[in-house]
Amino acid sequence: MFDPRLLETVLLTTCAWVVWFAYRSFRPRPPLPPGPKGWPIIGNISQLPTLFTWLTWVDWSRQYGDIFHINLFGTPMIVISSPALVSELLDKRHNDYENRPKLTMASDLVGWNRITPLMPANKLWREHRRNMSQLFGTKAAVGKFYEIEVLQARKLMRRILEDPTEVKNHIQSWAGTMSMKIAYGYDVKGGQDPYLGIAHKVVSQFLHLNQPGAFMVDSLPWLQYIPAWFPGAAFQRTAKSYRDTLSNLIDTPFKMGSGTAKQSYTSDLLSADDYTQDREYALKTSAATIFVGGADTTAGQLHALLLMFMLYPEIRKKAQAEIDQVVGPERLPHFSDRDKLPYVEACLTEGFRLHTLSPTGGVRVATKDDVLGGYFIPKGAIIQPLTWLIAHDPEVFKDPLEFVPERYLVDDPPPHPREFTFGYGRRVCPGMILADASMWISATMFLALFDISPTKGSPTSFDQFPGGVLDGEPVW
Ligand code: HEM
Repeated sequence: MFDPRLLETVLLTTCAWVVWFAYRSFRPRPPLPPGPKGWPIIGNISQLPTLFTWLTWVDWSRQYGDIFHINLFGTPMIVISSPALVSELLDKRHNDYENRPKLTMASDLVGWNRITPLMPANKLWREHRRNMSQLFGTKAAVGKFYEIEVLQARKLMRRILEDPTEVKNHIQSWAGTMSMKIAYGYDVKGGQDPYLGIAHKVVSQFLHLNQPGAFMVDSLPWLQYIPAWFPGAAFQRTAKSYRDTLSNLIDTPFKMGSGTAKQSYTSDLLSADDYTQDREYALKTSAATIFVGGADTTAGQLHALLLMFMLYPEIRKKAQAEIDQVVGPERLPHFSDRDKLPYVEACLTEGFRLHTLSPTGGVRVATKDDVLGGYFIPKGAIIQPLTWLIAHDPEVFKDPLEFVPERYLVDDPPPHPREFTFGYGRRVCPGMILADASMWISATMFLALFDISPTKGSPTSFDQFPGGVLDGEPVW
């Protein structure tokens, strides 16, 4: 039997839905954040320098405020320099901001979407994060690697002693060797180690893939469907060759690491109670990430810190005096001394702040339309925290371009760099506790053993590496 109340309900529901839909479609949208005027089609691309790009954003931020937008070939990029607004999006609304912008050449063609930083926020990425959090997520977990850390730091000191003119190379080989040891339990052979060679090749290929404008396919993704034999499709051959090198890094050291009983990321996860064969792919791709994400970053940060000790001899002497007093001349510092060395700690903290290793770290993409600070954030917009400015804001850090460890030794210190320099929200650097431990033990041993002073050609002031992360340019 027909019930008129049912018809009434259906009609009311339909009307309410139509009104709601019309309201959503036609309500006035808040404006996009302000920003510099660009050109038709290309937008602001031509105004962006390829080196020190973030310094241009800093200028624009001063002009347009702590949230502004630029246009990259039609894709809006929202640049945010207010810690509160960054945290609102990347910490509080993290579900809609877990993904990275898509890089067609690096991710789809070369396969960097197998390596954690470039992965979409999918099931495999969550498994990577779970693996890394299990092995490096707490101080106690990282403590398992202290023995490796101490041994590698001692080896670094010996190399510096033997040849003090090659500090930068020694640091790079220290970080690479330690990453291989931690990831696979593998002892790098001196000279031309084959596995380390593959790893370095992969990193230099990645830097090439990331050069702005290097591959047209990143701006015109449909080009990816052009076959390799087609005239002008050299990028497809480059992609194949880079893909093979990356696959080699993922497969080869893993095979070797999985057969060893030594303590490592690979052997620990393989021997975990909940390990099953179907987790192998996640394990080997995440192990490969440890070198890619951890070696050059830690090397760059240590290198920068030693540079600060060279440029600020009074601070170095103060840190050395503290180590002399607490550790004494009979032995080298150990992690167990850490709590008793507050000045050294402050130097490390200030080093992380002053040398913002990843000045533009934490990039994401918005997966739905949103509103922030009264401005519209369209779905697909690139979200770019301006980490460099957060770390060098003169309102928060007095004399922000100076190395001043004392700022962290007062009752009410400014924000600790771990709040920004390692990124944000669910994609925050999973290696931050490990990196911090590697930095501390090596810097402290270095201070206990060496003085550092400039030679001819050494820099006379501290500067950021032009590409942000250590990019192979000599700095001294
Ligand atoms: C001084 C040393 C380091 C610095 C300054 C650093 C900084 C960063 C930053 C800024 C991000 C981006 C986070 C975000 O998007 O919000 C990141 C991501 C990442 N880092 Fe580090 N990192 C360092 C060392 C390491 C080490 C030692 C490892 C590995 C053991 C590592 C592994 C990773 C991985 C896998 C990601 C990607 C996370 C994801 O996308 O889910 N990093 N790091």
